[in-house]
Amino acid sequence: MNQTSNQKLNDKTWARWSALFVVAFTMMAAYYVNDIMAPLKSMLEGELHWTSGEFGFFTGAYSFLNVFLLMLIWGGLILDKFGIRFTGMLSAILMVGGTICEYAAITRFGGTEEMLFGYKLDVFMASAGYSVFGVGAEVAGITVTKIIAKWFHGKEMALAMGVQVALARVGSQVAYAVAIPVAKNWHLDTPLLIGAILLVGGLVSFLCFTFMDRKLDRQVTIDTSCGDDEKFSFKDVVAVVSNPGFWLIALLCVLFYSCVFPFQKFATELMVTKYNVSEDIAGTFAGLPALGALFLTPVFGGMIDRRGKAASIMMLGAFMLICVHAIYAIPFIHASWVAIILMIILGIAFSLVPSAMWPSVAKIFPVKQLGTAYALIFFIQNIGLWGIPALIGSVLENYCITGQEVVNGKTTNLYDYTLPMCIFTGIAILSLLVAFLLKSADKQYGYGLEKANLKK
Ligand SMILES: N[C@@H](Cc1c[nH]cn1)C(=O)NCC(=O)O
Repeated sequence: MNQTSNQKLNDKTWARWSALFVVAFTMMAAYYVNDIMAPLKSMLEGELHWTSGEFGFFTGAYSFLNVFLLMLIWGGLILDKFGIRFTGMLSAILMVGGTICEYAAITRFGGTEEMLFGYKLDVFMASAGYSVFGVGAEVAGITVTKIIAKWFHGKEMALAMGVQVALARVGSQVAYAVAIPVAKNWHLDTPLLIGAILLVGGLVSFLCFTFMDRKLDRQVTIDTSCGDDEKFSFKDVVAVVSNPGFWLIALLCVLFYSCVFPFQKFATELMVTKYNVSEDIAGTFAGLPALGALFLTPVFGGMIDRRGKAASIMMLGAFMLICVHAIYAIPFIHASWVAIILMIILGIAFSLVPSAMWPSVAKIFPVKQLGTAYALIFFIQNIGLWGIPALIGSVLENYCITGQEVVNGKTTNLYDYTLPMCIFTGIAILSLLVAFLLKSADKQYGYGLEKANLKK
């Protein structure tokens, strides 16, 4: 009897996993909205007359406020000061608000010739909305990590984090798979409208979580990672940035993710124009890495836990990326099966590197600096997520147009993707170099990256 009354809400398996699924739903909706416009690039070009440069500007806008107004850093501070419930609700509201602004831009002003600050009004407004969404999505990402740390403290924490990431990948894969068929059957804006509705659902589900979390807090003050040790402090910032491991992990993170997320945003068009994949399934191919990562990340995570070799695995993942992008760059290979196999290999690399990288951060930094380290790494990662899509879009627009085609009365450009794929290959080569330096630093500073996490 006594034992039952002492039991906290998160001691009950059903309760903590329910809490996880509730917040994971919010993140799944966020990943869906993050990726939903990417497969529609050609339709945006045909119907709203967006150029590749404008599409790249819009795609990079996700990270604009995070980078230039340091929103990820402020988000970390707000999280520490006001807690997970307030910050989670705030980020969900930002995601909904940003998405509504993006939706209004393409429905109300889509295709307009009106200009604002030197950009077409619809492009500017959609980018502004996506930028606000990006702040919400990134801050929600850190908040959910902290929620899992609190609710799964001393329990199945790694598994819970893996399940949350896997569910987020479902959101991405669904977005890539459904965007074009839905847009063709209904309207160009319908996939985004579905995203806005999903996000409202995500907001409601996060609200439900706040009730559960309040109940947990009333039961006991749990000594979790939300304690003083985890609070953002400028002393910790100095300690983190003085660690050579930080710069190598942050560089590897920005280079690696710059070859994956921004590449995926352009991959649907690459599949159609270079490999003659039907438009209806091209998005599904582009989303394959997310689908692969859904299953493989927990598998590789378990392997690394048992056998270690995280630094070598990051090198292997970076090497696989080079091969994938280099083969995509070869101008005379047009077989669709090659494109699919490369996407599957990319999916394996996309599972290998994150499952080795994120636990490595926890080995390089003491627990009290982890929150700061993750926030700063995400901040640097966002510089790539902002700059690379803008660069690729501008390169496509200025150097890669090979002709035009008219489909259903809409004119779209044809592109040669050789140069963009060479750029991605170059970034992947740099990521291998950094992974090699990280392995050397591991030997020099004894981070223990090659050691197993589980003690035998
Ligand atoms: N900071 C996020 C960036 C992101 C991009 N798309 C969705 N989120 C991140 O790195 N997440 C880790 C991941 O592997 O999804």
